[in-house]
Amino acid sequence: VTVKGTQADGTPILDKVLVNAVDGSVVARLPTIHTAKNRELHDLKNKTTLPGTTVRTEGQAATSDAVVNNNYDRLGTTYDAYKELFNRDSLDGSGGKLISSVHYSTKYNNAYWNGTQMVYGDGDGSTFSNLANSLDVTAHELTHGVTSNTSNLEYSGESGGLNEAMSDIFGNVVEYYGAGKVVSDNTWKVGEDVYTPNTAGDALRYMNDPAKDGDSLDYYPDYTSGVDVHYSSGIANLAFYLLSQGGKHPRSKTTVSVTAIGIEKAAQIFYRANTQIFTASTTFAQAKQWTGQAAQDLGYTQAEISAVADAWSAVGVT
Ligand SMILES: Cc1cc(C(=O)NCC(F)(F)F)no1
Ligand SMILES: [Zn+2]
Repeated sequence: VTVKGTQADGTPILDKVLVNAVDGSVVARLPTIHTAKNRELHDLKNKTTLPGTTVRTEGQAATSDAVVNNNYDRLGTTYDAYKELFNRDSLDGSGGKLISSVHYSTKYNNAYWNGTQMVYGDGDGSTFSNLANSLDVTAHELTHGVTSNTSNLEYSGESGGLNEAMSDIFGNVVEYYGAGKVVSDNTWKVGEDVYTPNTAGDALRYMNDPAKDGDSLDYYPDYTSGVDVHYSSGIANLAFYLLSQGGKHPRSKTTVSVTAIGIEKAAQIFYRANTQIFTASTTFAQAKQWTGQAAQDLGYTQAEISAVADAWSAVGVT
């Protein structure tokens, strides 16, 4: 393997050739194994017709737009986290393109996955600053792409709540990875770096205390089919938090005490469940069963497998 040069963004360009040891002649050029991040960024210039103007593709130099450059970097960190933690090569496991459109509409306070690509609003500067700058928001949206390529959790009902929870969970697992694999209060806040720029310490959602946002659920018996998927996600978000960090329900909805197994083991369990066991119609009860199955498949101890069941019991999934 020889370094043929470096890409505009500094990553090395590797030449993989088979060389005749006697005369140094090139016998064969090895196929490029997908290690590129395959990023493709578009600028919507505050319009809404996707994907917009292509402004930066993989390996191209930074542009004059900091939002484009930041989102390019967040996508890179998200790609790296999925590769290093789960050995996943992009959305589809085969180096699929990471398509992102920024500056969507005007003062748009949201970001979304449209089934094919990510789309980011600039925010109105009060409820949100530019969402494309956020690592956990970017990883939240990219994870919708991972989910659609794997379990394909239906985006309604209980499976919809689980779909949203996968995005909040891996959004923050990527944030933890990007922070140098360090857990902090921010690891359990969703969108804290772009939510209400004039208010410190708050967040769009709170995985460790979902009801703190005033809408999200933290207890399965409170679930009804009319609850927005962004709020029923709180049930699984809190289960993931308790499995990672241990403890009891923050509002005493149950008295179950969960033993911590750490964020990385919890992430491995939820990743395997979402990518290898969950179906499109998975319910919260099946999520409890199948995350337990994932822990067993991963060869974790009986105590760790029991902690998975306890985490779901703690949020009322019996
Ligand atoms: C209510 C509600 C919540 C969301 C949401 O989660 N958006 C994705 C994020 F990345 F911007 F957070 N949208 O409507
Ligand atoms: Zn989402």
